[in-house]
Amino acid sequence: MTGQGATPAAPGSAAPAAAGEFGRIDRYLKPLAQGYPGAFGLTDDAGTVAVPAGMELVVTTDAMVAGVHFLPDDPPEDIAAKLLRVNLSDLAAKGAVPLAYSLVTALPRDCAEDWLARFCAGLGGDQQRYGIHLLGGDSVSTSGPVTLTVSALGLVPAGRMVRRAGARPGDLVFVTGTVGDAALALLRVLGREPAALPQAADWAPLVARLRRPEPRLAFAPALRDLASAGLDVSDGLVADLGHIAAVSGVAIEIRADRLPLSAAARTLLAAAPDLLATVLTGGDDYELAFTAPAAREAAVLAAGRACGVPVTGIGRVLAGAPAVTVLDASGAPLPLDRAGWQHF
Ligand SMILES: Nc1ncnc2c1ncn2[C@@H]1O[C@H](COP(=O)(O)OP(=O)(O)O)[C@@H](O)[C@H]1O
Ligand SMILES: Cc1ncc(C[n+]2csc(CCOP(=O)(O)OP(=O)(O)O)c2C)c(N)n1
Ligand SMILES: [Mg+2]
Ligand SMILES: [Mg+2]
Ligand SMILES: [Mg+2]
Repeated sequence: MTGQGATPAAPGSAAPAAAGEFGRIDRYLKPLAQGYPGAFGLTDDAGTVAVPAGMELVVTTDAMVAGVHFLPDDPPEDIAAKLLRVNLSDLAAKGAVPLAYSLVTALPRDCAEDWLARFCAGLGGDQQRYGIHLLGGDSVSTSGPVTLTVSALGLVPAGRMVRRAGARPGDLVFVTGTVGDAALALLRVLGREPAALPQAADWAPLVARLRRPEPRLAFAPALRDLASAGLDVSDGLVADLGHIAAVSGVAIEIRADRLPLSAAARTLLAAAPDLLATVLTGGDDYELAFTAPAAREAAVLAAGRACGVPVTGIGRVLAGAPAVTVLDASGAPLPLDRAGWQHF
């Protein structure tokens, strides 16, 4: 046991507080590993993952830090959902089927047990939703902000992971769902929305997209079959398409007037057109952006309809120095002062 001193009882909880680090692991984390044989009930130094013949493991890691990726007083269930979903989004973007995940929690020593209980309830809900299990991880204390890290594991047929490299001149550019919703919501939750916006604006669906993105796993098999390159949009549409352009060695051109926007986003943009830059570069979308040969355009759109994921053609791939150009409705390039989020 490494616990130091008594842990205060969780607010509103009749059960006695779980004692120390291992008490918390027993009560809150072990149930999340149940049903996955390679997790060994979180009783060992490591877990194992069986990889069927002909398949390959896809591994991705994303961390979230309080104050950087979420607000410290966001509901713990939502923080858990976003943590899992941003990782599942990377698996979807690579054409993978999710399997299991590992979790590192770095929590302040005075973190209330109720916070951990609610965080783990959030993980449990999404485990059921996406058919995944906790495989292992680590629990540490920190004198800094809450820091949460997930490594997600998924499977693809060997050699078939969708790469960022592979876009070719003549390909078309597509994006799933709608873009900009989360970035607009972030302005709202930070109190930075423009004064010009209608008082009655409906922020709820936008804030839901910020806190609980929907990983586009349903489209992953189609992406594997049809895309020449792909990724998920975390930093911002322009920045992330720039990653495809850079590693594929191509130029990308997209049309602002073709961007798929939600009804709520359309209303805000009608009142404050400058918000278009936020939509294009604000990030937190967790939609899939990808390229595919023009001859597959009909197949891409049909695949989207078949799996219930909206897909929109927004541009094309050209020969030229790696860059992303955004054209307005008249075909003129739109100046942007940044492409997307950067940590440093
Ligand atoms: N600290 C790190 N250690 C090892 N690899 C890293 C680290 N940070 C980023 N990477 C790698 O750099 C690349 C770009 O990362 P990132 O932009 O965060 O991808 P994503 O947006 O999908 O999370 C990825 O291949 C990622 O694995
Ligand atoms: C409180 C708060 N501030 C700012 C943001 C916006 N934001 C933070 S990190 C980020 C980019 C995505 O995070 P990152 O760690 O770069 O994920 P990755 O690209 O590795 O998937 C964005 C848009 C946010 N979501 N919450
Ligand atoms: Mg990352
Ligand atoms: Mg990604
Ligand atoms: Mg990033």
